[in-house]
Amino acid sequence: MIEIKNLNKTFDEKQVLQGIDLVIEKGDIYGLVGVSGAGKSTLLRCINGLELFDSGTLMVDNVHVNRLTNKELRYFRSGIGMIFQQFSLLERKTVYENILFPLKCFKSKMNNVDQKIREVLELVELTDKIHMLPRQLSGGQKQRVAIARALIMNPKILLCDEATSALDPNITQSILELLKRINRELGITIVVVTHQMSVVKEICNKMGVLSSGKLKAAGPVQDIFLNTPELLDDFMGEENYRDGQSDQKKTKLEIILRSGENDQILSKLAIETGVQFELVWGGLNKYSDSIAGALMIRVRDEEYALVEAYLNQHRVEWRKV
Ligand SMILES: Nc1ncnc2c1ncn2[C@@H]1O[C@H](COP(=O)(O)OP(=O)(O)OP(=O)(O)O)[C@@H](O)[C@H]1O
Repeated sequence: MIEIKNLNKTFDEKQVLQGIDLVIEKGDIYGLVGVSGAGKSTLLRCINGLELFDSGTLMVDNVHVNRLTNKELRYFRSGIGMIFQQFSLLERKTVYENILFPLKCFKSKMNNVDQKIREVLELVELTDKIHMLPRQLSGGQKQRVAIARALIMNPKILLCDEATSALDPNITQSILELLKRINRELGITIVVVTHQMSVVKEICNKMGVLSSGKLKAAGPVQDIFLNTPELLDDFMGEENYRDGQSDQKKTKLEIILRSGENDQILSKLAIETGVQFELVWGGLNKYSDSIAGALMIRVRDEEYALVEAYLNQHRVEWRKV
């Protein structure tokens, strides 16, 4: 659905996106993560043609976005919704008028506008706020209005730029539930720019990690968390287990756990090998449709071979860190 090949973009001679190759399939909820300045928002804006790029290709449903004329671009954009951290609502307009706004902007000839507005408001569960002004709404409610405003154009893609970053955790949760429902029930492909790993784990099936304008990794969320956790260190906060202290006499091993497998591996390892290891870090995470995680242990170098043999013999997925 969205196919990006070798995309490059500069601002004032500064390269902000470099050789980006990325495929987002129809129905994906795709997370784009990276530290501030990594280029996430710029890439998102390239997808709906808000930002031009210097070279490479970006196709949405086989349409080359960079080759569209202004008029074509306008029509193209009407099929891609976008929501932002700061909601970007018209403060002097009611909820109803805010949702009507894109229809006016794009001069859309829609029948039954009134009914359609009520339908999207029902979907975002704000029917009772229809005549209120944004200042009479909470942050979460404002974001729901912004989502309804995006949905009124029947988009095939919804771009979310830090859409939950300004919200409390429980409000975030309800917005994420809503995005999942929109994806599931309306079949809308969603691209989520965020620095919150919890958001990615909660709703995304795939993700891409951007760093200094380059795509460092891309693929299923679970694979990125399990196979290249070092790329996520900058965002992991208290989950960050890489303490940087090198311990010459001990080796760290990461044991990968996938849904239901190797539940008791640590206790068995301890009992059956007699090795005394330190548990450095452990975490199980719920991804959109499964549970997986990792355990980090530190073993003395002289016992490393024993642990290695035990894990291999029991076909446990592990790696030396
Ligand atoms: N309009 C612009 N003119 C010049 N430089 C820009 C412009 N927009 C973005 N940049 C620069 O491009 C780089 C990438 O910015 P971008 O906003 O895409 O990053 P980001 O990963 O989304 O960061 P954040 O999470 O802070 O929003 C930054 O160095 C930024 O300063």
